[in-house]
Amino acid sequence: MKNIGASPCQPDMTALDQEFHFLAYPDHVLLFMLDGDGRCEFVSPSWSLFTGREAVRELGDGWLEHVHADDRERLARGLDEARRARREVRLLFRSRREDGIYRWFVSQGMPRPDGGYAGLCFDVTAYQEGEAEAERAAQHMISLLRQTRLIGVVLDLRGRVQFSNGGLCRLLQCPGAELMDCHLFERHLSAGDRRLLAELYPGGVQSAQFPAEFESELLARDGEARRISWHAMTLRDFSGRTRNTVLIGDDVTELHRAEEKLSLSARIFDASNHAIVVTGLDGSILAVNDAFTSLTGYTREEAVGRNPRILQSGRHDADFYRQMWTTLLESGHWYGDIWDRRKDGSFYPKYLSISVIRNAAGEPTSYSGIFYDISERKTIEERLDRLAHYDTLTGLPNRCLLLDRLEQATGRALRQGGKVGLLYLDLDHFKQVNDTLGHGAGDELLKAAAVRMRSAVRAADTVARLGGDEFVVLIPDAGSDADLARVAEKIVEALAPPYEIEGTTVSAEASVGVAIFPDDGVDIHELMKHADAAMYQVKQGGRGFFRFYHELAG
Ligand SMILES: Nc1nc2c(ncn2[C@@H]2O[C@H](COP(=O)(O)OP(=O)(O)OP(=O)(O)O)[C@@H](O)[C@H]2O)c(=O)[nH]1
Repeated sequence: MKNIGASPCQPDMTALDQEFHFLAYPDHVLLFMLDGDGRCEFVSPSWSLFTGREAVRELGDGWLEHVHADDRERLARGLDEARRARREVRLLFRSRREDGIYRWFVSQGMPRPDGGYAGLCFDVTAYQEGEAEAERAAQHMISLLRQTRLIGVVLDLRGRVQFSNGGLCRLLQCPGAELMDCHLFERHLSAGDRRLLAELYPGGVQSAQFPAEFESELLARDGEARRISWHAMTLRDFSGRTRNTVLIGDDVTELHRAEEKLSLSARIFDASNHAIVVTGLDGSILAVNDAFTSLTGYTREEAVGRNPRILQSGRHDADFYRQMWTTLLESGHWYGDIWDRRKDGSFYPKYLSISVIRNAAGEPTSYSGIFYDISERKTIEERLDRLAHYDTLTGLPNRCLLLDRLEQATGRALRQGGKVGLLYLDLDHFKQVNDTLGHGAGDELLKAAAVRMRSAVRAADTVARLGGDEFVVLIPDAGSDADLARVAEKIVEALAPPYEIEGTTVSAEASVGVAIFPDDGVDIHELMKHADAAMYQVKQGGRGFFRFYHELAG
């Protein structure tokens, strides 16, 4: 043993290796020196302060006696090997203080130039306990993960599953044992999210910049894709190295779908070529789309905050709007054709569909109106209507429209009392015009005769062409026989004068049979038949005049 002065606790600075002198006194570092045989020849004063024992008791092999029995042999062998090999060593051991408490130390030893060995001991009990605490925390976390409905998984640094809870098993439809040790993301990441692998595990090892929050799409066993929002926490060992990563996941698939639906709705709203307007329950406009502006002429800024009444044409009465609201409030919807007015004052017909928008609780929150211009459709409808109800040559109502109006007139006469007159007309010798002047001339005569008939009766009367040279005049409010006779007379007179057709004078008088509802027929078909019969009698009787059906019967 080297002489280290009057007191073995007081280090002889001249004897200390110069490289350690600045560490001679700090309380938290314990210094020791071993001689060439591995026996302790010096401990720093801090050693005694720490252990509560006199330094002299630590010398020789004394210090080893206080090392924990489980650590002693390993420590002595480690030091001995390092001293002999003349290399540094780092060892962890427990040493007992005089009060009986064991503390954890890390001993860092290095060879001295004179063949001896020098070392520093640090009290790392706090770290060790921290480590145990971290382990306890990890276990606690795992037990929490077991209980939660959230998805919980502990991964090692290569991304392999070390623990997974029921949430993950349910999500992936895999038993926990099957997931154990498998690489979670390599195995379950959807094709669209594969790029994440290289970000999370570049070179197969967890990135130092592993994100604290990220989303990934995982494929379950049946191929269903679920989007998971992850929160990552790293578990570190006492030296600060990452040991494991705990991921807590939330299945946000439905949320994502809802968001996508919402953004889809927003895109549809903007992209729709149908005008869309959303109002609050008070009717004030909350939002309009571009098509609304194109159709109505009102910009978003001009429309928002105002009432859709700005679009009203004034062509519908208050009753129309009252019924619209009643239907809307009762059934949640209203749809139909309606006339509106643009900002520039022009009118246009539109198809409008209004719906009540409700929240998840079913309470109405707003109204949505979708509409589009139906001018073109209206024009086509009108054209079709004309084709179906009017004679193309003369422009007069055809048989279909006549029967319709006749039905209405007789119905009204039945309800209110009153009479309906029906005049059945056939031009006399019309065939001759066709035969002598041609079909074109015949057409001209038919058109001219139509104009004359139309001008011989009132606006409320209907002049219809049944086909060929047959016409019917409907007098919905016929009055007396004398009145009807006057109308028939006027028509005969109107048609009597000759026509000037293509430079030729042509005559085509008319024979007229008159039937009265309800006297001469129980329904419109009988009435038509009897008027025709009366007309036939006129033809037989010489043509060019009129006769009442009841005269035949008489
Ligand atoms: N130009 C023309 N002729 C038509 C049209 N439709 C039918 N006709 C012809 O009209 C004629 C009608 O003939 P009728 O009424 O039977 O003969 P009519 O010469 O008038 O004889 P009465 O009625 O007995 O005086 C036929 O020759 C049809 O071919 C048409 O749209 N244009």
